[in-house]
Amino acid sequence: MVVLSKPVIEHYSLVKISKSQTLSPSGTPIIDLSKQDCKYQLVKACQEFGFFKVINHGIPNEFISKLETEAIKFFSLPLSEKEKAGPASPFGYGNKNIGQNGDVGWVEYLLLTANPGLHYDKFAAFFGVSPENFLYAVNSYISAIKEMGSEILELLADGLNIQPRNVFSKLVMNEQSDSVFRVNHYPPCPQLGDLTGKNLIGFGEHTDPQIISILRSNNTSGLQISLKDGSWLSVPPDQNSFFVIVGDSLQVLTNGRFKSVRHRVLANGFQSRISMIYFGGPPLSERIAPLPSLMKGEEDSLYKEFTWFEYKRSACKTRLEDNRLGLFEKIAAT
Ligand SMILES: C=C1C[C@]23C[C@@]1(O)CC[C@H]2[C@@]12CC[C@H](O)[C@@](C)(C(=O)O1)[C@H]2[C@@H]3C(=O)O
Ligand SMILES: O=C(O)CCC(=O)C(=O)O
Ligand SMILES: [Fe+2]
Repeated sequence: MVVLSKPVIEHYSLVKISKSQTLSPSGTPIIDLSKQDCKYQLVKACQEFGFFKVINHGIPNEFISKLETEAIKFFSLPLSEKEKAGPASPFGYGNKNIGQNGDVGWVEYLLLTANPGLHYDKFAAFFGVSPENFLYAVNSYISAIKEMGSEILELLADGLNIQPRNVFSKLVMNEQSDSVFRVNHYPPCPQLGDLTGKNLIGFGEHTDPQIISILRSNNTSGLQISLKDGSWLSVPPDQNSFFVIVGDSLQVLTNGRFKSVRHRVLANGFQSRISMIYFGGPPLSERIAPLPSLMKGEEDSLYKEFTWFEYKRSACKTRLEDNRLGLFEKIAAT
């Protein structure tokens, strides 16, 4: 771990933590995927929070721990070695800088295409001589998570009572799907101990642009979601479960019934946080518009027409906290 001298953290956003509360176990949307009727709870969670936790998911622990071990090995390398896999433009190793528009956070990460087979040469070049272990762990993990994501999307279609049940899942299962995978490492920031009541932004507030994001972290806290009243809710970490985040594209596909949730990560004073997130996106050419089967009576689309390529191109020009979807709303957001 690199120990930083005092002035360094002044470059990062500090936030007051007083306005946040902890997601109580009873209030948490926890979905048991092994239960027959979970489809209705899934729909409710996507409508009310745009966020839920999944238990009894059936993902073998070996996929998870293997990847976590490989990730820890990678982030433990000297900075000069890790930087050989950078910069993240967009794929590769990134440190503190997020995206291309000046966002910074107390985080280092690997951002990868979720279709490594398609870009093996470029991907392999990040890791010098032996990317195999890491690649194998990433590929096995992504395949398993993609299946789970697809199952969740099919249950959502069932819960909404729309056909065919793969209407959402086919978008992320398509060979051309533009899905992304990210491993984040938030090193502990010991200086936080000196700043009573303040916290450092690890990953600034934002919504995820894709359809669905599936997040798994170690047992270090930090993730917060924004509630309708603008307050922040701390999500207790749970290394045995997955957290699912509704993305902007799913909000549009459901004509605003499901909400893409704003979320952020606060850095921790003492413990490292490692998170792995699969962002399931559609093919670039896919038209993103409310599903006709969901539109009732005279219901109009809340959004202008766009393809995923157009949305992504526009999103890449935005800052993390921007309301990216606002640019595509028919009635401008206030
Ligand atoms: C500031 C940015 C980083 C981001 C691209 C963007 O211009 C706006 C969206 C950001 C985000 C958030 C969710 C994912 O972590 C991500 C990979 C994505 O698809 O959209 C990041 C982008 C990134 O880190 O490049
Ligand atoms: O690292 C996390 O826990 C969440 C990060 C995140 O929201 C993202 O990478 O889009
Ligand atoms: Fe996110």
